[in-house]
Amino acid sequence: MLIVEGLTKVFANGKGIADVSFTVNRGEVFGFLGPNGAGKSTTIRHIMGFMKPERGKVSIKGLDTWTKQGVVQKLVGYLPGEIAFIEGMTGKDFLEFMSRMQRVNNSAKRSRLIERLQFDVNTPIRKMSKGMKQKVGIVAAFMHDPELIILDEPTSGLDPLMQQIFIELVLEEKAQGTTFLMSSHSFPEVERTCDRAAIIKDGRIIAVKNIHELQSMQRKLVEIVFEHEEDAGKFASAGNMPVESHDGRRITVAVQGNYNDLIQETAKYPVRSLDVKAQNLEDVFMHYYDRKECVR
Ligand SMILES: Nc1ncnc2c1ncn2[C@@H]1O[C@H](COP(=O)(O)OP(=O)(O)OP(=O)(O)O)[C@@H](O)[C@H]1O
Repeated sequence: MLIVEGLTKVFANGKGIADVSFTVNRGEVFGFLGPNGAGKSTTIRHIMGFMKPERGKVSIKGLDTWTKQGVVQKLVGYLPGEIAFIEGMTGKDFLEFMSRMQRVNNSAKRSRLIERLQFDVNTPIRKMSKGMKQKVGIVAAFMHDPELIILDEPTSGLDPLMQQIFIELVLEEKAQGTTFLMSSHSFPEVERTCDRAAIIKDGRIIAVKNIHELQSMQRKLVEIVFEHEEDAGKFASAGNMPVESHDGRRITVAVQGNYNDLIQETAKYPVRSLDVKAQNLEDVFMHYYDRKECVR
Protein backbone atom coordinates (compact mmCIF):
# COMPACT_ATOMS: atom_id res chain seq x y z
CA MET A 1 0.00 0.00 0.00
CA LEU A 2 2.72 2.49 1.03
CA ILE A 3 6.42 2.24 0.20
CA VAL A 4 8.97 4.75 1.53
CA GLU A 5 12.40 4.26 -0.04
CA GLY A 6 15.60 6.04 0.98
CA LEU A 7 13.79 9.29 1.74
CA THR A 8 16.28 12.05 2.49
CA LYS A 9 15.83 15.76 3.18
CA VAL A 10 18.40 17.99 4.81
CA PHE A 11 17.21 21.48 5.85
CA ALA A 12 19.53 24.49 5.69
CA ASN A 13 20.18 24.08 9.43
CA GLY A 14 21.51 20.53 8.86
CA LYS A 15 18.43 18.89 10.46
CA GLY A 16 16.06 16.62 8.59
CA ILE A 17 15.71 12.96 7.65
CA ALA A 18 18.22 10.55 6.15
CA ASP A 19 17.59 7.38 4.17
CA VAL A 20 14.16 6.69 5.69
CA SER A 21 12.71 3.42 4.34
CA PHE A 22 9.74 1.32 5.40
CA THR A 23 6.68 -0.37 3.91
CA VAL A 24 3.09 -0.39 5.15
CA ASN A 25 1.03 -3.35 3.96
CA ARG A 26 -2.64 -3.23 3.03
CA GLY A 27 -4.88 -3.54 6.11
CA GLU A 28 -2.01 -2.90 8.52
CA VAL A 29 -1.89 -0.32 11.30
CA PHE A 30 1.66 0.97 11.26
CA GLY A 31 3.05 3.15 14.04
CA PHE A 32 5.71 5.78 13.53
CA LEU A 33 7.32 6.39 16.86
CA GLY A 34 9.90 8.93 17.87
CA PRO A 35 10.70 11.74 20.29
CA ASN A 36 10.24 15.45 19.45
CA GLY A 37 12.16 16.58 16.41
CA ALA A 38 12.96 13.02 15.29
CA GLY A 39 11.62 13.58 11.76
CA LYS A 40 8.09 12.13 11.91
CA SER A 41 6.27 15.14 10.45
CA THR A 42 8.93 15.72 7.80
CA THR A 43 8.56 12.09 6.67
CA ILE A 44 4.74 12.34 6.67
CA ARG A 45 4.80 15.60 4.66
CA HIS A 46 6.89 13.80 2.02
CA ILE A 47 4.50 10.83 2.07
CA MET A 48 1.60 13.22 1.42
CA GLY A 49 3.45 14.78 -1.53
CA PHE A 50 3.74 18.21 0.12
CA MET A 51 7.54 18.18 -0.05
CA LYS A 52 9.84 17.12 -2.87
CA PRO A 53 12.28 14.44 -1.76
CA GLU A 54 15.92 15.45 -2.02
CA ARG A 55 16.66 11.75 -2.52
CA GLY A 56 14.48 8.66 -2.42
CA LYS A 57 10.77 8.33 -3.15
CA VAL A 58 7.38 7.45 -1.74
CA SER A 59 4.61 5.55 -3.47
CA ILE A 60 1.01 4.84 -2.47
CA LYS A 61 -0.69 2.05 -4.43
CA GLY A 62 2.18 2.27 -6.90
CA LEU A 63 1.73 6.04 -7.49
CA ASP A 64 4.63 8.38 -6.79
CA THR A 65 3.31 10.78 -4.12
CA TRP A 66 5.31 13.77 -5.40
CA THR A 67 4.55 13.52 -9.13
CA LYS A 68 0.99 12.21 -8.60
CA GLN A 69 0.15 14.24 -5.50
CA GLY A 70 -3.32 15.27 -6.72
CA VAL A 71 -4.45 11.67 -7.31
CA VAL A 72 -2.80 10.32 -4.18
CA GLN A 73 -4.22 12.95 -1.86
CA LYS A 74 -7.75 11.90 -2.89
CA LEU A 75 -7.04 8.30 -1.84
CA VAL A 76 -5.79 9.25 1.58
CA GLY A 77 -7.35 10.55 4.81
CA TYR A 78 -4.86 12.91 6.47
CA LEU A 79 -4.60 14.54 9.85
CA PRO A 80 -1.68 17.00 9.93
CA GLY A 81 0.34 17.69 13.06
CA GLU A 82 -0.97 21.24 13.07
CA ILE A 83 -4.17 21.86 11.17
CA ALA A 84 -4.54 25.13 9.29
CA PHE A 85 -8.20 26.12 9.48
CA ILE A 86 -9.81 28.75 7.32
CA GLU A 87 -10.61 31.97 9.20
CA GLY A 88 -14.20 32.48 10.36
CA MET A 89 -15.46 28.90 9.94
CA THR A 90 -17.34 26.77 12.42
CA GLY A 91 -16.47 23.08 12.74
CA LYS A 92 -19.52 22.30 10.58
CA ASP A 93 -18.49 24.77 7.86
CA PHE A 94 -15.01 23.27 7.77
CA LEU A 95 -16.26 19.67 7.55
CA GLU A 96 -18.73 20.60 4.80
CA PHE A 97 -15.94 22.36 2.93
CA MET A 98 -13.73 19.25 3.28
CA SER A 99 -16.58 16.99 2.11
CA ARG A 100 -16.91 19.06 -1.03
CA MET A 101 -13.15 18.79 -1.59
CA GLN A 102 -13.33 15.04 -1.04
CA ARG A 103 -16.42 14.89 -3.30
CA VAL A 104 -18.41 12.96 -0.71
CA ASN A 105 -22.15 13.51 -0.49
CA ASN A 106 -22.87 10.93 2.20
CA SER A 107 -22.88 12.75 5.54
CA ALA A 108 -23.98 9.73 7.64
CA LYS A 109 -20.44 8.71 8.55
CA ARG A 110 -19.51 12.29 9.37
CA SER A 111 -22.49 12.54 11.76
CA ARG A 112 -21.59 9.22 13.43
CA LEU A 113 -18.01 10.36 13.97
CA ILE A 114 -19.13 13.69 15.44
CA GLU A 115 -21.44 11.84 17.81
CA ARG A 116 -18.67 9.45 18.89
CA LEU A 117 -16.16 12.24 19.50
CA GLN A 118 -18.75 14.34 21.35
CA PHE A 119 -18.20 17.91 20.26
CA ASP A 120 -20.32 20.83 19.16
CA VAL A 121 -19.72 21.35 15.44
CA ASN A 122 -21.42 24.74 15.53
CA THR A 123 -18.62 26.27 17.60
CA PRO A 124 -16.42 28.70 15.63
CA ILE A 125 -13.03 27.02 15.18
CA ARG A 126 -11.16 30.04 16.60
CA LYS A 127 -13.01 29.47 19.91
CA MET A 128 -12.22 25.74 20.03
CA SER A 129 -9.68 24.19 22.41
CA LYS A 130 -6.73 22.25 20.94
CA GLY A 131 -8.56 18.98 21.71
CA MET A 132 -11.75 20.12 19.94
CA LYS A 133 -9.80 21.18 16.86
CA GLN A 134 -8.09 17.81 16.89
CA LYS A 135 -11.50 16.11 16.88
CA VAL A 136 -12.59 18.16 13.84
CA GLY A 137 -9.37 17.06 12.10
CA ILE A 138 -9.97 13.39 12.98
CA VAL A 139 -13.52 13.55 11.53
CA ALA A 140 -12.13 15.14 8.34
CA ALA A 141 -9.52 12.36 8.00
CA PHE A 142 -12.00 9.50 8.52
CA MET A 143 -15.31 10.70 7.05
CA HIS A 144 -14.79 9.85 3.37
CA ASP A 145 -13.85 6.20 4.03
CA PRO A 146 -10.33 6.41 2.56
CA GLU A 147 -8.32 3.20 2.02
CA LEU A 148 -5.32 4.70 3.79
CA ILE A 149 -5.42 7.08 6.75
CA ILE A 150 -2.28 8.99 7.73
CA LEU A 151 -2.37 10.62 11.15
CA ASP A 152 0.34 12.88 12.59
CA GLU A 153 0.13 12.71 16.41
CA PRO A 154 -3.62 12.06 16.40
CA THR A 155 -4.21 12.07 20.16
CA SER A 156 -2.29 15.22 21.02
CA GLY A 157 -4.65 17.43 23.01
CA LEU A 158 -7.23 14.67 23.59
CA ASP A 159 -8.18 13.73 27.16
CA PRO A 160 -7.86 10.06 28.26
CA LEU A 161 -11.53 9.27 27.53
CA MET A 162 -11.25 10.67 24.01
CA GLN A 163 -7.94 8.87 23.48
CA GLN A 164 -9.79 5.67 24.28
CA ILE A 165 -12.61 6.49 21.83
CA PHE A 166 -10.01 7.31 19.19
CA ILE A 167 -8.34 3.91 19.71
CA GLU A 168 -11.75 2.20 19.32
CA LEU A 169 -12.37 4.12 16.07
CA VAL A 170 -9.01 3.01 14.66
CA LEU A 171 -9.68 -0.62 15.59
CA GLU A 172 -13.15 -0.49 13.98
CA GLU A 173 -11.72 0.95 10.76
CA LYS A 174 -8.93 -1.63 10.80
CA ALA A 175 -11.57 -4.39 11.05
CA GLN A 176 -13.07 -2.94 7.84
CA GLY A 177 -9.67 -3.27 6.13
CA THR A 178 -8.46 0.35 6.34
CA THR A 179 -4.68 0.83 6.37
CA PHE A 180 -3.14 3.31 8.83
CA LEU A 181 0.12 5.13 9.30
CA MET A 182 0.11 6.90 12.64
CA SER A 183 2.87 8.92 14.25
CA SER A 184 3.09 9.11 18.00
CA HIS A 185 5.23 9.77 21.07
CA SER A 186 3.05 7.45 23.05
CA PHE A 187 4.04 3.84 23.35
CA PRO A 188 0.74 2.70 24.98
CA GLU A 189 -1.31 4.17 22.14
CA VAL A 190 0.83 2.42 19.53
CA GLU A 191 0.83 -0.78 21.56
CA ARG A 192 -2.97 -0.90 21.55
CA THR A 193 -3.55 -0.20 17.88
CA CYS A 194 -0.53 -1.06 15.75
CA ASP A 195 0.67 -4.27 14.16
CA ARG A 196 4.17 -2.93 13.49
CA ALA A 197 6.05 0.27 14.16
CA ALA A 198 9.11 2.09 12.91
CA ILE A 199 11.20 3.94 15.46
CA ILE A 200 12.85 7.13 14.23
CA LYS A 201 15.45 9.20 16.04
CA ASP A 202 17.62 12.06 14.75
CA GLY A 203 16.12 11.63 11.28
CA ARG A 204 17.07 7.97 10.94
CA ILE A 205 15.00 4.81 11.29
CA ILE A 206 16.60 2.80 14.07
CA ALA A 207 14.18 -0.13 14.05
CA VAL A 208 11.12 -1.53 12.30
CA LYS A 209 9.54 -4.11 14.55
CA ASN A 210 6.30 -5.90 15.12
CA ILE A 211 4.49 -4.80 18.20
CA HIS A 212 5.30 -7.95 20.18
CA GLU A 213 9.01 -7.38 19.64
CA LEU A 214 8.59 -3.78 20.78
CA GLN A 215 6.74 -4.93 23.87
CA SER A 216 9.53 -7.32 24.71
CA MET A 217 12.06 -4.46 24.40
CA GLN A 218 10.17 -2.48 26.98
CA ARG A 219 11.28 -3.03 30.55
CA LYS A 220 8.66 -2.99 33.28
CA LEU A 221 9.44 -1.95 36.83
CA VAL A 222 7.52 -4.15 39.25
CA GLU A 223 7.22 -2.89 42.80
CA ILE A 224 6.38 -5.61 45.31
CA VAL A 225 5.46 -4.93 48.93
CA PHE A 226 5.88 -8.12 50.93
CA GLU A 227 3.80 -8.90 53.99
CA HIS A 228 6.96 -9.52 56.06
CA GLU A 229 10.19 -7.56 55.92
CA GLU A 230 12.32 -10.70 56.31
CA ASP A 231 10.73 -12.16 53.15
CA ALA A 232 11.77 -9.05 51.17
CA GLY A 233 15.31 -9.70 52.47
CA LYS A 234 15.18 -13.34 51.39
CA PHE A 235 13.82 -12.39 47.95
CA ALA A 236 16.65 -9.90 47.41
CA SER A 237 19.46 -12.08 48.76
CA ALA A 238 18.35 -15.13 46.71
CA GLY A 239 19.76 -13.18 43.72
CA ASN A 240 17.34 -14.75 41.24
CA MET A 241 15.83 -11.47 40.08
CA PRO A 242 17.36 -8.11 39.01
CA VAL A 243 16.47 -6.04 42.10
CA GLU A 244 16.64 -2.28 41.36
CA SER A 245 15.89 -1.15 44.89
CA HIS A 246 15.14 -2.61 48.33
CA ASP A 247 13.65 -0.62 51.17
CA GLY A 248 12.20 -2.55 54.11
CA ARG A 249 9.42 -4.74 52.80
CA ARG A 250 9.37 -2.91 49.43
CA ILE A 251 11.33 -4.27 46.45
CA THR A 252 11.51 -3.00 42.87
CA VAL A 253 12.46 -5.45 40.14
CA ALA A 254 13.13 -4.63 36.46
CA VAL A 255 11.62 -7.18 34.10
CA GLN A 256 12.04 -7.38 30.35
CA GLY A 257 9.91 -9.86 28.45
CA ASN A 258 9.90 -12.87 30.80
CA TYR A 259 7.40 -12.55 33.63
CA ASN A 260 7.29 -16.23 34.65
CA ASP A 261 10.44 -16.19 36.80
CA LEU A 262 9.20 -13.12 38.65
CA ILE A 263 5.81 -14.68 39.34
CA GLN A 264 7.40 -17.90 40.60
CA GLU A 265 9.91 -16.13 42.86
CA THR A 266 7.31 -13.71 44.24
CA ALA A 267 4.74 -16.44 44.91
CA LYS A 268 7.11 -18.03 47.46
CA TYR A 269 6.15 -15.32 49.98
CA PRO A 270 2.95 -13.58 51.10
CA VAL A 271 2.57 -10.35 49.13
CA ARG A 272 0.73 -7.23 50.33
CA SER A 273 0.64 -5.34 47.02
CA LEU A 274 2.13 -5.30 43.56
CA ASP A 275 2.39 -2.39 41.15
CA VAL A 276 3.73 -2.44 37.57
CA LYS A 277 5.13 0.64 35.88
CA ALA A 278 5.95 0.55 32.17
CA GLN A 279 9.18 2.09 31.04
CA ASN A 280 8.29 5.12 28.94
CA LEU A 281 9.16 5.41 25.29
CA GLU A 282 12.06 7.73 25.94
CA ASP A 283 13.63 5.10 28.21
CA VAL A 284 13.17 2.44 25.56
CA PHE A 285 15.07 4.69 23.15
CA MET A 286 17.77 5.41 25.70
CA HIS A 287 18.18 1.70 26.23
CA TYR A 288 18.63 1.33 22.48
CA TYR A 289 21.27 4.01 22.40
CA ASP A 290 23.06 2.67 25.45
CA ARG A 291 23.56 -0.56 23.58
CA LYS A 292 24.48 1.38 20.40
CA GLU A 293 22.26 -1.01 18.56
CA CYS A 294 20.56 -0.55 15.21
CA VAL A 295 18.11 -3.30 14.41
CA ARG A 296 15.97 -3.75 11.33
N1 LIG B 1 11.14 23.70 7.50
C1 LIG B 1 12.13 23.38 8.30
N2 LIG B 1 13.29 24.09 8.31
C2 LIG B 1 14.30 23.75 9.12
N3 LIG B 1 14.28 22.70 9.98
C3 LIG B 1 13.17 21.97 10.02
C4 LIG B 1 12.03 22.26 9.20
N4 LIG B 1 11.07 21.34 9.45
C5 LIG B 1 11.57 20.50 10.41
N5 LIG B 1 12.84 20.88 10.74
C6 LIG B 1 13.74 20.20 11.69
O1 LIG B 1 13.84 18.85 11.28
C7 LIG B 1 13.80 17.98 12.41
C8 LIG B 1 12.63 17.03 12.30
O2 LIG B 1 11.42 17.73 12.54
P1 LIG B 1 9.99 17.07 12.49
O3 LIG B 1 8.98 18.16 12.65
O4 LIG B 1 9.89 16.20 11.29
O5 LIG B 1 10.03 16.15 13.80
P2 LIG B 1 8.87 15.34 14.54
O6 LIG B 1 9.41 13.97 14.78
O7 LIG B 1 7.60 15.45 13.77
O8 LIG B 1 8.77 16.11 15.91
P3 LIG B 1 7.54 16.49 16.88
O9 LIG B 1 7.19 15.22 17.58
O10 LIG B 1 8.15 17.50 17.77
O11 LIG B 1 6.45 17.01 15.99
C9 LIG B 1 13.74 18.88 13.63
O12 LIG B 1 15.04 19.07 14.10
C10 LIG B 1 13.16 20.18 13.09
O13 LIG B 1 13.58 21.28 13.84
